[in-house]
Amino acid sequence: MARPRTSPQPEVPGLAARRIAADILDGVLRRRLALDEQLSGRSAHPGLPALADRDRALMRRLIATVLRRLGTLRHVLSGFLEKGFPADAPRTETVLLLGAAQILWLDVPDHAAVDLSVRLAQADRRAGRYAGLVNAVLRRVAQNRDSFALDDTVRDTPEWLLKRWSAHYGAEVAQAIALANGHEPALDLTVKGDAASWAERLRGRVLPTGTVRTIAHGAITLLPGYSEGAWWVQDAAAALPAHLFGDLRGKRVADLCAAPGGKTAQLAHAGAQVTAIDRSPARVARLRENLARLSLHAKTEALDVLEWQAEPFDAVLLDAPCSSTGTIRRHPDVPWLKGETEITVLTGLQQKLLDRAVALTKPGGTLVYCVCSLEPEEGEQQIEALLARNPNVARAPITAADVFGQGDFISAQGDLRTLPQMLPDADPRWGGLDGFFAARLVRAA
Ligand SMILES: C[S@@+](CC[C@H](N)C(=O)[O-])C[C@H]1O[C@@H](n2cnc3c(N)ncnc32)[C@H](O)[C@@H]1O
Repeated sequence: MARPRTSPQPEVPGLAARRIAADILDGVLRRRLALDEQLSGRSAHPGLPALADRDRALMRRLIATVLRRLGTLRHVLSGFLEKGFPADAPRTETVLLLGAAQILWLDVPDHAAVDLSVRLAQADRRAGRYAGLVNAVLRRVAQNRDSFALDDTVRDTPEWLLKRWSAHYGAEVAQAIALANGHEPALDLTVKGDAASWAERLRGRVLPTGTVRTIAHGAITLLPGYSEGAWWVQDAAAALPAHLFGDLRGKRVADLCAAPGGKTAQLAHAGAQVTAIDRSPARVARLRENLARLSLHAKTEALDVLEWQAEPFDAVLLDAPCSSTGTIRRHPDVPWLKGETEITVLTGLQQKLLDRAVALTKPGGTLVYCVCSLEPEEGEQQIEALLARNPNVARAPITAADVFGQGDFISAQGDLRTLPQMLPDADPRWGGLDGFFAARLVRAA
């Protein structure tokens, strides 16, 4: 006999977005998986394709809010948990973080935030028995919302990072970095043509460095100019290193560690003959797609720079893999994924890549080394060590004129050092830029 057909129960609206947000947060916080990898590419969460655009936007907002305000959320929730977060059901903490984030910062009615959180807990084998606790704690968060010090975002930076920044930059600057990291950054674009007219079309502004900044929301691919390849997404600070070479027309330039290609595009657009290398085939594929959209040309290879042999170049750009602690505004998972060990490992790799980059620079040629890190071991100290071990390399100090008159971006040694609180604006949505380090070096003729 044919079985009666039963259609699956329709899921409660909004639950899928929260469940996927919880899975991805568990990935970051408990398995140290990078957010980007869980949101796109081969390791992306399998539930993403079924999410409607609105739910996808909500999911992203939930994840970003929890990661940006993690210290504050844990502090608030701990006040209502006598025995701390249940150690035998880690999902309970994730559910509570998501629920409290909705109550405190998202435009979600309290009853919906509580109800959906309880359902999320119930759906988990181990957290299910804490559904009552989730209900009780989140209700108390809602009742007491006016008593929390939510403006104190310094708590949202892990102590190990705050300590590092205080040691290198001083306590006041470290706190300013932490505060700046709490703000959602604007969308920065490097434009091929007239920046002022693109700023007008995108309802943005032209920054002193030439970057067009907008606070437009929604899919980037739908913004004017995307499909015709008029611009590419690139933080204002990330756009500076490629400007440090001066006139590149007709020069042979190697872009080492090039993908996804923001700087390759700048170099090609400046008229250089670019060879772009990156060891990740998937990222090189993205670089090629990006260049094709922009109608820009570069020779591209998926290779390990450490094994690559080539005729030395007039100019070399090494945008080395790093801890990325300068990009926390855009990648709020970074502080929770990285630690001292990663910084030590990366420092060793950067040193090898730098030596290789010097060998790939012609005598008399220019090498620009950069990292999107705030850590001195990956920036300032890396260059001091190179200068000490290789007498054939000298620093060519960067001046304000090289960076559009922004003298405060230049360190006493003549390197580029941007911090997230620079380029401030009365409205924080328009201010800030990534923390970047860059040094310009010349190889002895
Ligand atoms: C900071 S990202 C580069 C960003 C890129 N320059 C841009 O502007 O879009 C660092 C890149 O280094 C690549 N990488 C890491 N180690 C490498 C190596 N040994 N050889 C080549 N590429 C490497 C990574 O795959 C990653 O794409």
